[in-house]
Amino acid sequence: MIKIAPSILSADFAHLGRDIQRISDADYVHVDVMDGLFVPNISIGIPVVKCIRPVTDLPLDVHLMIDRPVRYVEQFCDAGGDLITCHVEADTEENIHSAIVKIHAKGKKAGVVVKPKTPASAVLPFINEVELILVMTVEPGFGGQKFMADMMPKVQEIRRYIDAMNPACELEVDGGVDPVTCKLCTASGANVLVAGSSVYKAEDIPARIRELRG
Ligand SMILES: O=C(CO)[C@@H](O)[C@H](O)COP(=O)(O)O
Ligand SMILES: [Fe+2]
Repeated sequence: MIKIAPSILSADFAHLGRDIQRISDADYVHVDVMDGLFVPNISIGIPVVKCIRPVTDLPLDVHLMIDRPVRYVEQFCDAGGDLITCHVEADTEENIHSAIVKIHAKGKKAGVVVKPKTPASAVLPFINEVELILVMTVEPGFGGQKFMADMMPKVQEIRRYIDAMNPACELEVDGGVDPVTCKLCTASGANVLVAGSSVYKAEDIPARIRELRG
């Protein structure tokens, strides 16, 4: 079963509640948090997560593109995040472990994310502890970028690790996912697809979500 996580980075922030209700057929709401340091862009943070929490029953999938996320994971959990993902590049291995422990202590799900240039093996220190691994299929920082098909061998490699070591773990891809590229992702073993512009630019959003689910 393929899950769809529309990214609200492509929503109209002046009408965020309305735009979240438009994706009620999805499986997760993907929330891109950017600090202007880990990535060259600034988006939304803790107060916005708190405000959108009552607007939807869908789980909030909070993608932290921030430096040293261990400093903030508890606040994102308290604000209403259900699944909090941290980039392995954003801190030491020890601190990423601490972030995962803190997220679990709040009763929430934890995940790790890898940027395009980071090898698949970088998830191995965390694979037994997380509920989700996210593979970036664009350089993080902006919506609407071109899908990097050359990330598919990495998705396949991580799928093999997951099947061998933690079969319940979800495998998510993020960046440039549309009705064509989604097929490459699912064929490579991804089961959660983040899609920002391809969902929010669609004339019929529920139909687009069904199309991506395949
Ligand atoms: O994390 C990010 C970008 O850094 C993503 O979640 C994008 O927001 C996805 O947008 P599209 O590439 O689907 O337009
Ligand atoms: Fe994202």
